[in-house]
This record gives sequence, C-alpha cells and structure tokens, in this order.
Amino acid sequence: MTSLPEDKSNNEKVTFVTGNVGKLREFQEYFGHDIGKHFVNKDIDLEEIQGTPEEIIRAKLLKAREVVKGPLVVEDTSMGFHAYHLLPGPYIKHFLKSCGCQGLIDMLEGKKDKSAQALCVIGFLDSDTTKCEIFIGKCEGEISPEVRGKNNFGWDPIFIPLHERNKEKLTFAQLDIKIKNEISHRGNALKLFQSFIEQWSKKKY
Ligand SMILES: O=P(O)(O)OP(=O)(O)OP(=O)(O)OC[C@H]1O[C@@H](n2cnc3c(O)ncnc32)[C@H](O)[C@@H]1O
Repeated sequence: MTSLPEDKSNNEKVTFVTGNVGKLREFQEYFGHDIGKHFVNKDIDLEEIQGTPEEIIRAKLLKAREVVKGPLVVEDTSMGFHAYHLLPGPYIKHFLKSCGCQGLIDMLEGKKDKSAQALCVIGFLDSDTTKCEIFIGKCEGEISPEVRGKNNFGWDPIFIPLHERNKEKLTFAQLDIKIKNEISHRGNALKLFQSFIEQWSKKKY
C-alpha cells in the first residue's frame, strides 16, 4: 500500500484526503523527496455531490474539514466524451465501476468523434479560512479502440493523451507514471498547485 514518508520537522503538514492509491502514487511521484515535507495522507473515500467540478471540489473540501483540522487538500478527476458533451464527466467513477473500460469504449460505438477530455481539480483549504483555493488541469485525448496497457489506474487503459510527446498514440496505461505526470490533467493541475504550496509554505514557516 502506498503511504507518504514521515517527516521529522515540526511544520504543520497538509493532509491529502483520498482513498485512491493511484492518485496518491502520482502525487508522490510528482513531488519526489519533497512529498514528506509538505503532506500526510488520510485514507477516506469522501462522498461526492452532483454538480460542476468546482461545486464538487468545494463540497469535498468541506466534507474533509469535518475530519481534518489542519490545512488540507482534496482532488477530483473527471473524464468525458466530446460526443456526449463531456459526459460521463464527474460520474465516470460509477460508469467505470459498472461497465469497465470495455463498456466505456462501447459507448462510443458508431460515433465518429472519439475525442475525450480529462479534468483534474485540486482543492486546498487552510486551517484558518473557508476560502477554497482551486487548481485545474486538463488533458485532451481520444478513446482507444481497445483496452491497452497495465500501468497506472482507472480508465488509463483507454485514454490516449493527445500530446507531441505521445506520437505513437499510447494510452496512459502504456506510459510510464513519470511521462503521464508530465503531460496529464493531474500533472497540469499539480504544476499550478506546486507553485502555490511552495509560496504558502514560505509564508507560513
Ligand atoms: O478518494 P478520492 O480522491 O475521491 O478518489 P476517487 O477514486 O473517488 O476519485 P474521483 O472521483 O476523483 O475519480 C473518478 C474516477 O476516475 C478514476 N481516475 C482518477 N484519476 C485518474 C487518472 O489519472 N487516470 C485514470 N483514471 C483516473 C478514479 O479511479 C475513479 O474511478
């Protein structure tokens, strides 16, 4: 099981509330050795409301606040098909659970447009405020005609990121976690979040 390393400093850590090991691994990979300097993990699967990505992340932060006193971070990822006006979007977790990756491919059968978008929203809430800071990263892609690859997690085996670094049109599950982080929705949101958290740390300590 993935867990964050202990840090011996007295700095207050930001609690990353997630029950998803795949996300935690990508956070770890992204921050490298600095991960323990900034974060601890609380493994809770937070209940999600229906709504826009911003509404969902705010509600997730407030729900997490009920169990975490200090600064905290949550994350919400959605993935949707342009042919369906970006649905399933935030409901992708339930679609994936019920239909699997092959079922998602089948939803696009007969559709010419196989394009898709992944969206990662990171939300941060400090201990002394109710103001939510939100960081959004996107990744455009297309849905693979078949399930391919074993790396990473979730719907990665069917999502082909459209990026100049992926000329071979591999799915996220065929890419190394490091490359995924460099071009993915989460990597793009993490870039914004990292600049914020470094400034926040400097101001705080
Ligand atoms: O505890 P939390 O952080 O809420 O974790 P979750 O698994 O409930 O997370 P989401 O609702 O954000 O995720 C929606 C679905 O998309 C999947 N997912 C999230 N990020 C992904 C990624 O980068 N690649 C592939 N699948 C991903 C995830 O496993 C879920 O099935």
